[in-house]
Amino acid sequence: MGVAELFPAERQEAKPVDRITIRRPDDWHIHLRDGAMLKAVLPYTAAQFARGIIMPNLVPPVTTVAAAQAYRERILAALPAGMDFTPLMTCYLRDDTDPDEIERGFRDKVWVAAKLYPAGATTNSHAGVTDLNGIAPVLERMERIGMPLLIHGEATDPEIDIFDREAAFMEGSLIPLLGRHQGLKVTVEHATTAEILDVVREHRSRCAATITPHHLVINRTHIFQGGLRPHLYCLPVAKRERHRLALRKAATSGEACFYLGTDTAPHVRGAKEASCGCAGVFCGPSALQTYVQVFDEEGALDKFEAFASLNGARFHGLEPNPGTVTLERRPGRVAEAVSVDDTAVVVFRGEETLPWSVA
Ligand SMILES: NC(=O)N[C@@H](CC(=O)O)C(=O)O
Ligand SMILES: [Zn+2]
Ligand SMILES: [Zn+2]
Repeated sequence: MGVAELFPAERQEAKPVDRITIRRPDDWHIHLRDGAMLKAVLPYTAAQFARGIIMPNLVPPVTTVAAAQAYRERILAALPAGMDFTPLMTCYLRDDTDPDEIERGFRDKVWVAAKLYPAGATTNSHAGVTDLNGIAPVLERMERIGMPLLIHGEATDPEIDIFDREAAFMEGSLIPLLGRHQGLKVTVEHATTAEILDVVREHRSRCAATITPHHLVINRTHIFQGGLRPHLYCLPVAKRERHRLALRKAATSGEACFYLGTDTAPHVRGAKEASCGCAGVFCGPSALQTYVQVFDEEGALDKFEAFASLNGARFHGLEPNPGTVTLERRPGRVAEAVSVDDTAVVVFRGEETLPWSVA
């Protein structure tokens, strides 16, 4: 007699869960831009998330306490009446960042973290850091005051194959940095490789990774499916299928070191559909629908709240949000594109009918 006959109840098909209610989630990686773009995209993020880390890669970047305060005010002014969203600001690190300015903004609760863009690694990163050793005094200060470092983890040497840049950064910069600054809290943003997930796990007492919705559903082949798909191009670029599977496993594992960060990164249509198109996927409007679909497909809906609403808050020393959001298995569409001035930003999965909707 097999196990199945001994335990007949286990053979019954579990009734699929069609609704899930979780604490209101947060998005720990957002590009809101500024001006008309900010006004156009903010409502989509505020509709899904209670709080969010606002990335500082404006032109010029947000490098001072005063600039972060002013940007936060512009975000709050752009928030439609009746919506509630708390922007958590960040400081863009440069070679000449002053440790005292970093500490002042953190103590005054203007910013909650600093963002490391290796110079040239991604959109608006040219003013970023050219030499990690050069900012050791800043990192030592952050370590001392408990301020997290958020990292775009890609090597910048143009000779390095674009699909290897996260791995090269991991070996050449991230692992040494974690060794040099053993108390520094570090988030690896938009993780895209299996190997970096293991490095995060090894340092999980003070290291975490955000995982985007798009990296959970596309691999590098999708970018070329039937022709070049510029709206699927972002940095770090999507990798091979085995990496996508590792990301799905990590996100849905319930491990506290993995949490939600969409990297929603709007660029107007003309900047994406171009001979030299910008990197960034505008996934804000379909983010929760995509994440919950992945958790459902992986049989891990019970782990969704930890990923979306608890792990990130814990890493940043914040309470989870009051209030809840409900998602349901109901086919639905999100906007295909969002208008900005006389053009638009194309929405990730905006042309699809999604199996899950926000109730
Ligand atoms: N992810 C992207 O491809 N682009 C982001 C920058 C970033 O997060 O690296 C952007 O600001 O457009
Ligand atoms: Zn990035
Ligand atoms: Zn980003």
